[in-house]
Amino acid sequence: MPLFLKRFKLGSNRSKEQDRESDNGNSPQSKMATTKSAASELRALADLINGAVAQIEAACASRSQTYPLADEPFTPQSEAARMSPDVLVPGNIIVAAAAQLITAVRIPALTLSVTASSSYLTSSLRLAISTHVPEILREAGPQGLHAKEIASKTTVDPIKLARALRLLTTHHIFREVAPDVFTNNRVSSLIDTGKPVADILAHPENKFDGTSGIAAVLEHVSDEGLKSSGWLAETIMDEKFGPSQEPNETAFNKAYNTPLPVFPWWELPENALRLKRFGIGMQGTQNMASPGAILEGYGWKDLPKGSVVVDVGGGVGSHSLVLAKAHEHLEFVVQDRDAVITDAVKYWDAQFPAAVKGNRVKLQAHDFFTPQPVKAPAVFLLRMVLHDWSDKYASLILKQLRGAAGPDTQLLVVDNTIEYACEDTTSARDIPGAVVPLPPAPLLANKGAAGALPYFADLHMMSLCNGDERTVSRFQKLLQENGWKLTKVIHVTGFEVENAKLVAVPI
Ligand SMILES: C[S@@+](CC[C@H](N)C(=O)[O-])C[C@H]1O[C@@H](n2cnc3c(N)ncnc32)[C@H](O)[C@@H]1O
Repeated sequence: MPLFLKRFKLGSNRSKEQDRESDNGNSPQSKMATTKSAASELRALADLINGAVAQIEAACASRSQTYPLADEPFTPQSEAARMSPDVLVPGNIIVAAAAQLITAVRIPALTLSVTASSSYLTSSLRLAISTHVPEILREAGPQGLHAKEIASKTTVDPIKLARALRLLTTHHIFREVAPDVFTNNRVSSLIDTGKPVADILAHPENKFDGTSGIAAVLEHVSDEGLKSSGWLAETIMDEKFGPSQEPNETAFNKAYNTPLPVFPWWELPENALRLKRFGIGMQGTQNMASPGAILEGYGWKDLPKGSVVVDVGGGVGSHSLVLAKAHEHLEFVVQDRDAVITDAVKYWDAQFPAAVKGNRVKLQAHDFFTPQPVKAPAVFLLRMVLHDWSDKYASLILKQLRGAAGPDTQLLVVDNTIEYACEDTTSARDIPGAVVPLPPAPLLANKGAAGALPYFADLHMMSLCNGDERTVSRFQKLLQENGWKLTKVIHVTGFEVENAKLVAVPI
């Protein structure tokens, strides 16, 4: 196996030193780094890309699989070839190296101009989702549809819509197959809810019901996220809001001119559709990761029969649903705010009513800043909860859980973990799984563009709720300060939208 794949090997517990030592300076990558004048950065990046393409070809050929084509609509079956680690990992190398190569060759002024303008990509995506373009194009078929006809369904201006679609098309989202005639490609088809356009137009409020949630989460990010991000600089430079840890002193509060934190704001009657969209969107985060990600890496099957898993801030319980279906020996309590639990009741009624009727799954309104009512369960699950909160509030949540934990309770935090963009010698190196193998030189230590999503999420959390994506060291410190000892970090696959699992036990 070439060194660049060894270094990026999934699940490897090798330290950075081990990687560097076994290299002994003899690998092509080391030579590349030490003889920079002889082999340029451009050549090094191009070589990484070529090597990774060869790996993907070999992996697909070994299984007689066809790599998914960019112009074909997305289906889980046709995506299968990309989903195995021996294809995902070299794919990540290509993404990181290609992005770095583009920046290396592009005129810097252009890199900066494109960066400054990229919010228009976000707003164009929002427009396409909210005017149901992917669904309209699906029904039009592969020959595509003229912008006039696309726009007529939602009575928006066709020329303006076409201009937004062309920006997306220029970034490989949708295709323009003839002047002003657009069709879906693989990427755009993923935001198709699959529903008949007539149904969506008749009941737009139900558009995301029963869907994968991917369009819902993307519409949330390109709506509340985009507007909040527009106020980020003013917020950080604000004397009061800048250093604040409060959930109602954020860019979101400036953008929407509200004193409410985002979660109660969503519960205002006028925001009912936003609340519903966010709830379904959280299922979308699950569907954007590898299938069944919550099942992987943690020993669910080893928990004794009747063990109780408390899904704290569990939303409607979409992850407990996956777990409950896969592990019949476990029981679940899904806790969230009142309004969310009302939606959770409908969700379970549609998805798995027997589990609730049989009392294997309980849906419980509970504020996680107040004493935890379930004592000494096997597991407290906190998925994508701590990242919504600053350290001050994350500590309060962790203290409540610690107060209710028994000696054998495990805390499972499922969240993004972020890395520095340079080599990190300060991280929690003693914790199994904490050290992530370095990618090959000259890629950034944190995988650059291939691992960018958590860094976007970090700014999204900061903008909306003063939340925070954390490094493993910061998690370790936060847990330690609140009565929990971090024992293990589980990174499951090479899938870049995957969260890490952090296992902690009471101190
Ligand atoms: C980012 S979502 C994560 C949902 C779920 N764990 C998942 O991964 O899909 C955060 C959840 O925390 C809930 N939440 C916010 N404040 C809460 C509170 N004070 N008590 C309980 N849940 C709360 C929200 O309603 C939301 O469902």
